[in-house]
Amino acid sequence: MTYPIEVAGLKRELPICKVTDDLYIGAFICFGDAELTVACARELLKLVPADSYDYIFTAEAKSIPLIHEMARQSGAAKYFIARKGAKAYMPDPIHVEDHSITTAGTQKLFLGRDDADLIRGKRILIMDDVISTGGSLKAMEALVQEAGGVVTGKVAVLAEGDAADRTDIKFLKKLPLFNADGTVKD
Ligand SMILES: O=P(O)(O)OC[C@H]1O[C@H](OP(=O)(O)OP(=O)(O)O)[C@H](O)[C@@H]1O
Ligand SMILES: Nc1ncnc2[nH]cnc12
Repeated sequence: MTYPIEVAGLKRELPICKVTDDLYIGAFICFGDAELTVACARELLKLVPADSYDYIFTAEAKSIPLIHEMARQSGAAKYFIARKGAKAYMPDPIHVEDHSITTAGTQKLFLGRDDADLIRGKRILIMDDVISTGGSLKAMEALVQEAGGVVTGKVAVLAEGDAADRTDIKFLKKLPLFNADGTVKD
C-alpha cells in the first residue's frame, strides 16, 4: 500500500508502514532521494525570512541531507545536528529526552559543548523532515534552550496528523495518519 503526495513540485508514493496495530504512517524518506532533497530544501528556505535566524538546527538522521542542502543553497557556512547518541569526539555533551512516533520508548538527543557554545545567544531555525507528535521538535527546542539559543522559527516538510493544526510551525504539506487497511484516519 502506498499514499501519493506532491510536495515541492515533486510526486512520490509513500509506503504505508505499521507503527502499532491501529496506527500506520506514510513513510516520507528524503534520505537517499537527491531530487526531493534539493526541491524540499529550496521550498523550506522560502517559509521564513533569511534574516530571522543565525543558524539552522536539526536532529539526525533523515534530515541531515536536507539541512546540508538548505545551508548550501542559502550560503550558510555552519549548521547544527543533534545526535541520538554521545560520541567520543563530543566534548562535555548536553542532552535531553526525546519521544517520537516512529521509535518505541525514549531516545536522547545530544549536542557537544563546542556546538552549544556557538549556539548561545543565537537565533535558531529548527527544521525537521516530518513533525508528527511533536516529541522530536520539543526535544530540539529544549536542547537549543539549554544551549542558550533562541528558537525563532520551526519548519518541516510535512506536518503529520494533528501537527497540521499547529500554528507555531510552518510546513510545506499535510500528511494524514492511516488505519491498518490503508484508509486515512479521521
Ligand atoms: O513528531 P515526532 O513524533 O517526534 O516524529 C517526527 C520525527 O520522527 C522522524 O524521525 P525518526 O525518529 O524516524 O528518526 P530518524 O530520522 O533518525 O530515522 C522524523 O524525522 C522526525 O524527527
Ligand atoms: N510519516 C513519516 N515518515 C517518516 N518519518 C516520520 N516520522 C514521523 N512520521 C513520519
